[in-house]
Amino acid sequence: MLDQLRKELNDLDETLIELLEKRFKVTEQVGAFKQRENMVVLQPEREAEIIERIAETLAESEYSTYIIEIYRSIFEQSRSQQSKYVK
Ligand SMILES: C=C(O[C@@H]1C=C(C(=O)O)C=C[C@H]1O)C(=O)O
Repeated sequence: MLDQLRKELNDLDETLIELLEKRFKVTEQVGAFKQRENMVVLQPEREAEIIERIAETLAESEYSTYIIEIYRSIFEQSRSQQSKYVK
């Protein structure tokens, strides 16, 4: 039982990792764009817009608080990644 559930989690983690890698590839390009255009990394309105969309999508979900927290952490990491390009 536990083995089966953990196998399921391992498979899901593989999918999540693939998607996160794709997302970081895109945020890296956003960082390069910001450098060219002299833009700052942090865009609070954009982050608020994403959180709002997620909250709407997950309105009925008991997991929305967890997922929103995960997104806040993703934003933090993608800002840190973009700081390599933009000062
Ligand atoms: C990716 C961007 O840079 C930052 C990171 C964001 C993200 O990870 O989605 C959103 C807004 C910015 O604070 C962006 O400006 O779109």
